[in-house]
Amino acid sequence: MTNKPVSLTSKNHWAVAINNASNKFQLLDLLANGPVPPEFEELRGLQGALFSKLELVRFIDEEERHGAKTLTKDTPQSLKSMSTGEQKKALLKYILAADPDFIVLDNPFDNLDNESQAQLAKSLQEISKHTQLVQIISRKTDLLPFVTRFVTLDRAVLKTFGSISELEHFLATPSKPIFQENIPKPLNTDRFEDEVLIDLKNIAISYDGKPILKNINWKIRPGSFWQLVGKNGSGKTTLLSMITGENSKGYGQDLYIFGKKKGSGESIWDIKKRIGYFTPSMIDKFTGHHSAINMLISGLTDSVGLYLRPTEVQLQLAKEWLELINMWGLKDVYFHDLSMGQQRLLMTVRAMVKHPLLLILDEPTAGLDDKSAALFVALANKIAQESKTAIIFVSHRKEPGLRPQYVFQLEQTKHGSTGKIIKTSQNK
Ligand SMILES: Nc1ncnc2c1ncn2[C@@H]1O[C@H](COP(=O)(O)OP(=O)(O)OP(=O)(O)O)[C@@H](O)[C@H]1O
Repeated sequence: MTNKPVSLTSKNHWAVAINNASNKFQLLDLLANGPVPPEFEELRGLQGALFSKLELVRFIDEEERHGAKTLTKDTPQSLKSMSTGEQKKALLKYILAADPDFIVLDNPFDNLDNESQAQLAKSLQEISKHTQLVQIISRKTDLLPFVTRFVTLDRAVLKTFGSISELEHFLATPSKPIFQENIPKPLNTDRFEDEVLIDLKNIAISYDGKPILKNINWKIRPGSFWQLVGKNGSGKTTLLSMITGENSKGYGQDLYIFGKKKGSGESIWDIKKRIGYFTPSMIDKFTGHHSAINMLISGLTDSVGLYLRPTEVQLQLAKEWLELINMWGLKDVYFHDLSMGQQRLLMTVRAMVKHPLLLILDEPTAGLDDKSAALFVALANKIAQESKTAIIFVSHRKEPGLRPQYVFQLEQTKHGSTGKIIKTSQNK
């Protein structure tokens, strides 16, 4: 608990609107290590803390490499295995115990379901009475109601405004994102004749006696388009790890991946070859200097970056994909120098370039501004429409414009989450 008295005069709190071209990391560094930009004059010399996904990645890394259980000292469970909601709670508790003067909240509501978002908003309201807050936001619906200062970060330039309307304008969604061409065809076709790609029959999972999933029945047919939803901790990641064959708890269960029963001698490599997977945290793990085009082509060989000279056919295919996402002009730019939105579009296309039997997009829009999220959703819809690839799009948010045929909804019970299949209007 904080020792600070609740201030009688109300404190200033900032919202900083960012888009995918904003130099967010530089701003975070200035707020943490100085010199603090003039827009945040009041914070000079004060002690700040950072509430962000990046901090969580850092703590997970420290725990994995050095066994440092900083956020998890009260539980035997590892930070990595916790759900996002649990991780964020643990981080907030740790920050509050240190009693900082201000907290920088980097898109705090990302990856949280509605209930967890409401809980966090309530906690932040309380915290705002004694601690100044700087909220970095990409989506206007996230704005905390008690913010008093409105700032935009356009590349590296900060501007302060007297009202929220300029921020709304900065984050505004475009009319309709349009991709001109059809998605490029695959170089090879993976022939799969069965009617069902993935079949989960009465799957149940528990960890250390705690039931997570129960009676899960899910048939994924070739070419179907699914959205997977469920509250934080309902077991979405666990369920995906069954589908990708990575969870050893799949052995002995009635689980069929691309027609083969789990445990019947199938190789994890054969499964992975047929799945395209993208989740934003993958990007943080990529090191090295790879050009945009090489990153894309490496999706054909399942490597990171490219170590062999690409063939003419591969280059032509990469050109078509880059043109589709309006990035042909950026083909030689280093992956790490692309904006966040561009990196994600490229990684999605990289996961799709082989036209895998199954494409998994795990919370792909987290942290994107409204405009880029809309572009992303349009790309997912287009892939669903123009290819034979089945898609699972995992998202907490109702993604405006996303057009899945079915929603697989995990519903928590004390015996583990059960699954409900909802047909959408796209199915009629
Ligand atoms: N290896 C593990 N050991 C113990 N508990 C685990 C392990 N892996 C997952 N859990 C627990 O299983 C529950 C479901 O976690 P999971 O990550 O699958 O949920 P989720 O729906 O993906 O959550 P979120 O959306 O917040 O990421 C959580 O309570 C988590 O702590």
